Amino acid sequence: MGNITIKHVRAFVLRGGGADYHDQADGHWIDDHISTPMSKYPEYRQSRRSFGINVLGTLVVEIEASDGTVGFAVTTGGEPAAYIVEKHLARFLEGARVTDIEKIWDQMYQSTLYYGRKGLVINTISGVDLALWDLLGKIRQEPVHQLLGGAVRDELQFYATGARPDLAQKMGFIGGKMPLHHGPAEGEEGLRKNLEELATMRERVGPDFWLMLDCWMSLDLNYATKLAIGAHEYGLKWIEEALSPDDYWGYAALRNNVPKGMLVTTGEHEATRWGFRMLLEMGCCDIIQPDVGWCGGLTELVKISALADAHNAMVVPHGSSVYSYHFVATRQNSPFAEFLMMAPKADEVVPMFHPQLLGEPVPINGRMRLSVLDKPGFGVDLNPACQLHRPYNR
Ligand SMILES: C[C@H](O)[C@H](O)[C@@H](O)[C@@H](O)C(=O)O
Ligand SMILES: [Mg+2]
Repeated sequence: MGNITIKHVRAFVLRGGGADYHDQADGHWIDDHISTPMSKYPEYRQSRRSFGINVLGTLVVEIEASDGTVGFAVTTGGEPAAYIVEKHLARFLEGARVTDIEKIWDQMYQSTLYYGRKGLVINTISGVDLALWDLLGKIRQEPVHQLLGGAVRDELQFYATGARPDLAQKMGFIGGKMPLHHGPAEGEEGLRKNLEELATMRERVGPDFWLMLDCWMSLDLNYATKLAIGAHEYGLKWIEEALSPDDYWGYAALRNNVPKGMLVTTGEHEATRWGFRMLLEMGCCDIIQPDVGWCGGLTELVKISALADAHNAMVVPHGSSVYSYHFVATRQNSPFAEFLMMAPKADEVVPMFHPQLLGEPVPINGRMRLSVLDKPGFGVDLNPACQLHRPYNR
């Protein structure tokens, strides 16, 4: 085991959903007049694809070991991420031992510090890191949750993100998170529409089902405060990612402004232990939501989670398919997980990274037995029907 080394690293790109799950066709709920920081420009208000939310595509990282085992992972990153893997990061992997995960992470992070730290570069490092964990699990014939120290629960429970929390309730999910459709540029009328949508959904689901609003970085502090106060009568459980990821000060103020009992959450566009330290030490949120494919990978998420635990904060990773399921299963401060409803009308459960991962598990009745994850690595294979393209073949 100790002398198995990494022989090849390959970076491919894919289009059409999958890890870049915002890359969907017209008519999908996930691209239907959702409030974003670009909504102030009317020409970019209807569709997030219009301003480029799907411009990157999926990065597929494949790592082949000296014993022939291949590990892989997918994340958001596409061609620029493939360039970084092949032209920069591969040198720290090829020839290293498959167990050198911590050292490789540090070399990838430190060597890209002059142009990385957050965003695409950390997405790329995350993809490489997840592929390393998949490879190690496949060599050791162990699921990643066992490599992490083992599960603390026999079953995962999920809330659903999508346009139809009423249908999610019927499917057995523990809650429903809706996208916010109107931002500050649409004024008081837009705020009223947001609250009417919430009121309608509360009417449909009854008083106890969790309802949350995802604001995707699109609000200002005053609007977010008014929305939270207005939403309180409809039992909003949390207001998510209301402000820019860089506005730590705004989040700290929002957390003081929201009605008692309402949670403030954020973090899916934050990166590394240092970014989450800012969120935690400045008292920005009650729940952090790192995306394991964007925050630095599993090696970094373990560090972030320990920091959050010391702050009594929950860690509910942003929906990232099997990559977050194996993690959530092993953490006491991750009591539930997110499932993104990727069916265009949010009316049925389909694999989150469809069509890229063969064997990708989905919640059944809003839950997932741990046994479903008891396969080596992350327990999925790349769909051979997906047309891989390797733009920077070496
Ligand atoms: C539903 C939201 O607008 C995003 O599309 C979603 O990806 C993310 O914010 C989430 O929390 O799932
Ligand atoms: Mg979100």
